Amino acid sequence: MNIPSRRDPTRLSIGVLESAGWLGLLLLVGIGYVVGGSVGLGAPSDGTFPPAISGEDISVRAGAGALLALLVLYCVAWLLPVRVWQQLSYRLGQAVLIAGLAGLSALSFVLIPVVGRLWWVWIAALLLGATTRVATLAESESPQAWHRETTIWRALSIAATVLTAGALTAQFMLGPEGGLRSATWLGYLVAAGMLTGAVAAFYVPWRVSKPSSGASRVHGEHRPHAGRVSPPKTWGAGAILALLGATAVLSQPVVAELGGGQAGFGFIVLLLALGMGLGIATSSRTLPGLSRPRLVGLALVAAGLLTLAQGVVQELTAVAVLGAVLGWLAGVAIVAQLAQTDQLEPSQSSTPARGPFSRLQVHNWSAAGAGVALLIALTELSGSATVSENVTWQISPSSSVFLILGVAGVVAGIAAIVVLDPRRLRDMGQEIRSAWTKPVDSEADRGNLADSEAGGGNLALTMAEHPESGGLFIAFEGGDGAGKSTQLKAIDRWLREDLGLSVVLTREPGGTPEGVRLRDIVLGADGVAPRAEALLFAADRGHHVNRLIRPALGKHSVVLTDRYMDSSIAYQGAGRDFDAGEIAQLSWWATEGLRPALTVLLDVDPEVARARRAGRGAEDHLERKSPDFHSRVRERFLSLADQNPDRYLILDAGEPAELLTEQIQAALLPLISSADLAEAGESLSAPPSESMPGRGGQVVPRPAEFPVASAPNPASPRPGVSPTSAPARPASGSEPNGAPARPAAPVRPPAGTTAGPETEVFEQVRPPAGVMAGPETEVFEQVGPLVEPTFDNNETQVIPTIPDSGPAAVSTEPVEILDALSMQRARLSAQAEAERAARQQRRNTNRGQ
Ligand SMILES: Nc1ncnc2c1ncn2[C@@H]1O[C@H](COP(=O)(O)OP(=O)(O)O)[C@@H](O)[C@H]1O
Ligand SMILES: Cc1cn([C@H]2C[C@H](O)[C@@H](COP(=O)(O)OP(=O)(O)O)O2)c(=O)[nH]c1=O
Repeated sequence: MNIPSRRDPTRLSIGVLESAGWLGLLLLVGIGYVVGGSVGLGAPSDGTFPPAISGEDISVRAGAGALLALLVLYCVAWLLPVRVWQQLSYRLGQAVLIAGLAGLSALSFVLIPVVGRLWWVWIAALLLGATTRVATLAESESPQAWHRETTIWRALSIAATVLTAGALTAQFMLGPEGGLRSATWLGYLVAAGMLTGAVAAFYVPWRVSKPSSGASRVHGEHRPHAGRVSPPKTWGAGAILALLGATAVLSQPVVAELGGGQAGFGFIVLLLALGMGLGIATSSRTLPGLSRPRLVGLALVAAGLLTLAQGVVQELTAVAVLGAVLGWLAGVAIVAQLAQTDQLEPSQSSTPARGPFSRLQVHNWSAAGAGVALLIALTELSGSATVSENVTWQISPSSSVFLILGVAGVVAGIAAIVVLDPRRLRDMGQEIRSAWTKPVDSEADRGNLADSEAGGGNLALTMAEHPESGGLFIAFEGGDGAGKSTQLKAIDRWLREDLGLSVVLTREPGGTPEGVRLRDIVLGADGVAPRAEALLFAADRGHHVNRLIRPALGKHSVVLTDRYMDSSIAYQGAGRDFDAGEIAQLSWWATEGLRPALTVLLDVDPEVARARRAGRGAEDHLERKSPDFHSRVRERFLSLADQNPDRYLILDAGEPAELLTEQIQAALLPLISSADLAEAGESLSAPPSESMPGRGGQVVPRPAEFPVASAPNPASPRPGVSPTSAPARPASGSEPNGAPARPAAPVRPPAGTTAGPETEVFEQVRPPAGVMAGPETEVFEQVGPLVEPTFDNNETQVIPTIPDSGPAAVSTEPVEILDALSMQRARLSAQAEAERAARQQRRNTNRGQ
């Protein structure tokens, strides 16, 4: 998904910080090994940075020891609990913390040649680790969530390119040892990058998460695995990354032995990163017929064999090329790991959770591999083997480490094939034979619902693409009480009133009159048998898509739905009765493969959702299920989103509602501008459709604000996008559609929380008495679908009867965040304005023709 901030200068600056972080780490590894291996902790002969060190003088043991210490210090910050960093960010402010650490880190790099001691290199490693950790956390918490796990390779390859080019130039001009001298200049470059990041920190609209007592709220970092839900099995892909980390760190003794200098080291790391990027890009096309757990297992065996080969081939370019293939396998495995869902497990399994393969895990696994490699290197194991009468194979210390790790990799790979795939070795031969062809489309085309992916394949593949001719289809997903209706209502209003688009707002189950009847059956007091329940949800969806969604998309409307097929996979799958693949196939068949362009996932702690639901009256039988069930549902939603990040917007629904609305608006704008959408008036003039009945709705005059070709009215109220409106303040006064003003809501802490310093930050506003319990709510809850988007000949539109639950939350956040928020708001407003103007111009051009 293209989010507007892609070209944002602040994003670029954060990219610079991240690349500088990697370059800094590479430099420290080079300096640490060479200085540690030649002069140790003591002072070099001339008291400054070693001017020239030849490979022969380096002790592998001393170099490996120095590197190990460096690695441990770098990892300290990565191993500290997230809560520690959240507390610090919260107390000091995210921007101050990042800028402070980046500034100190810059200083430490500038001083390396001045101090000229190994211990200073270690201090620089400690500071660098802390800076990159905090920056990564902040990025993953930022509303834009710019960086996903898989983008590490980009920053790493930029850093490795700079290192290779810098060291190569220096080596060319100053001889083989010049590479290390260039480190001084590259160190200044790192410092400059860090300082850029320090300044940018104050302009990035990220938020400080309130530290919570339970699991972290950081998306993509630590997913909460509440209750008895066990952590995901990611060790297969992790072991490949460990081999990759080992290769990177062993490049130091290799280049010392083979005389490649720091340019050689940079070259190995560069090929490794490029290979990884290629692997990430090609993963879904790699052996598409093979289930993803099997692919990970096979990739690990191959990675083990490559590592063995690195131990045998003692030649720099060959080691680098083998490293590139290893990088490719790691990229393939990371994405394959991300693609796995609960369907990995047999449905009766007691360990249903599959989590993301997070950035933290990528770091920790590769650091662990590097650490183990260095530990083995400390033994300085070497020897020789007689190959033939005339040929003796000299096994260097680094070769022996490669050989040991290679054997371990192959053994672990075989174990992974057996253990990670629920089918063990069943049908293995047959699957490998058909691994090159993608089975999904043909299976689905034949209507085979159960088998094509049942063995643990990629769900994302299951959903074949069926591009629609027009319109824009957006789904909102999340647990009961996550805030879907609240956001749907706000986004619907924004699309209609601010952008003048034709919008159809609907829900599942019960988006059509027939669907309402199905809803009554399926959500009735006792529910129905699990298989019947799954079929009824699918039946409702099939009818909904055929009779309402596709016709609306055909008229180029924006269709917003409250729940779609992810709900079936999450809820019916979470009951452990069915395999997620089966449920997905069922919905796929019912909808003929119609997928939303974007699914907004409102992720919230089930306890928070339960508290929000408390005032809503009787719960249906699904809502009444155990906390464990709701935790599983949440995990399923998240793992579906992680499989296909381009099609999801994951939001922390614990945030204030207004902020969430802005984040959704930011994500929708680029989709809107690239879609062929109808104006409200165009759709209104379409003939009434039998399939879009108007039951349960409320007929109101078309809002005066969206005449077909009117210019934007700067004076008109623009909730949520006004640059001048106070952030997170409930809109008071008259509503844009002329509805009466809502009384100001009393501010109270949410039920069940104690009013402490933390609760003051995100206080919740209860809707005024009567709003939720009004007649509209009753219509919504008991009778009608959320919306029946019918149009009558008098240009009136039936609008949904969503209860207006009022503003959800106000925040009294630190000024710094408010500034960032109003900047974000101003940007959104300008983008919405530009979008409107562009539409207007297109219309004028069309009329002129
Ligand atoms: N971001 C939010 N923060 C706090 N409360 C919220 C938020 N969004 C919605 N709410 C409140 O939570 C309750 C449930 O929201 P609703 O939109 O009906 O959830 P859903 O449609 O997902 O079941 C409502 O009372 C609503 O006002
Ligand atoms: C669409 C869908 C919903 N459900 C469940 C989720 C909800 O508990 C219930 C729909 O209730 P609803 O009141 O529409 O949801 P919410 O409480 O979020 O406003 O049906 C499924 O189990 N499977 C599905 O496919």
